[in-house]
Amino acid sequence: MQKMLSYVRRAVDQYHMINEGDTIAVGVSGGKDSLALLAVLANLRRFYPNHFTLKAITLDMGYEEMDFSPIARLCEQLEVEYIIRPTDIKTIVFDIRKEENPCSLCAKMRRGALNDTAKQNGCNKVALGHHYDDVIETLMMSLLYEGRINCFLPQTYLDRKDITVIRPMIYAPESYIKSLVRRLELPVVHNPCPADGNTKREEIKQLLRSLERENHGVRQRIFGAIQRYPLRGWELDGEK
Ligand SMILES: Nc1ncnc2c1ncn2[C@@H]1O[C@H](COP(=O)(O)OP(=O)(O)OP(=O)(O)O)[C@@H](O)[C@H]1O
Repeated sequence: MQKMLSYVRRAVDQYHMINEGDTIAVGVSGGKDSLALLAVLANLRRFYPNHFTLKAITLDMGYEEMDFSPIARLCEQLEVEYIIRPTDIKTIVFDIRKEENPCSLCAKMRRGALNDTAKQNGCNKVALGHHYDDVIETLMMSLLYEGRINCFLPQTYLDRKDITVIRPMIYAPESYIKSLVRRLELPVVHNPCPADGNTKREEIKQLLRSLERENHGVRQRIFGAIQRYPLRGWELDGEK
């Protein structure tokens, strides 16, 4: 956990993600990344100089087989309020709209519902579980498949909703998150979504794996380029 705390502390400090008095909603899908995020932020809350309150929010997508009670127990242990918000997202995406490309509509609906639920519960920030490898893969997907140089930001203020989205795990590699989740025995809930596993992202993962084998440090250089260029919103202090 110490190493995870240092990854998160670095991101939070460099991008000023947490201010005194913030109430932060952690979006907890039941997957490994957001469970790790919940555990690390609950830990950080104990000693971070800026005091903040945490709440955990799960959007229930409508899959009956998903049981969130182990997450409720974890939240009790961590002393974090837990909110489960029922939604019709699965029905809308698969049964009503019968989307051919369901992932983008689903992601859009989740983002909206998560921000609204956070706001309704008195939160001014939403924390998402995107990590170091997500940053690199997202940039590469945008470059290779859309012809753009683009990636989500460490911190985004949504003025229409008056809420700030933060991504405290941008320095935490996925492999490290996986091992932490195993060590802490965090209760991952299997996601039965039929579209689970984005094929384009998988393609990029494979490409990066093979590049990394021949050219050690490829991932690090791609991530570094985002900050050195810098991509708008990724500037470090002193570069703004
Ligand atoms: N059903 C949900 N309820 C609440 N938050 C969610 C939900 N789905 C996604 N999120 C939030 O959005 C982030 C990005 O979503 P994405 O579907 O890309 O998840 P992921 O990369 O598979 O991560 P995880 O392992 O946390 O599921 C998640 O890490 C989580 O913080």
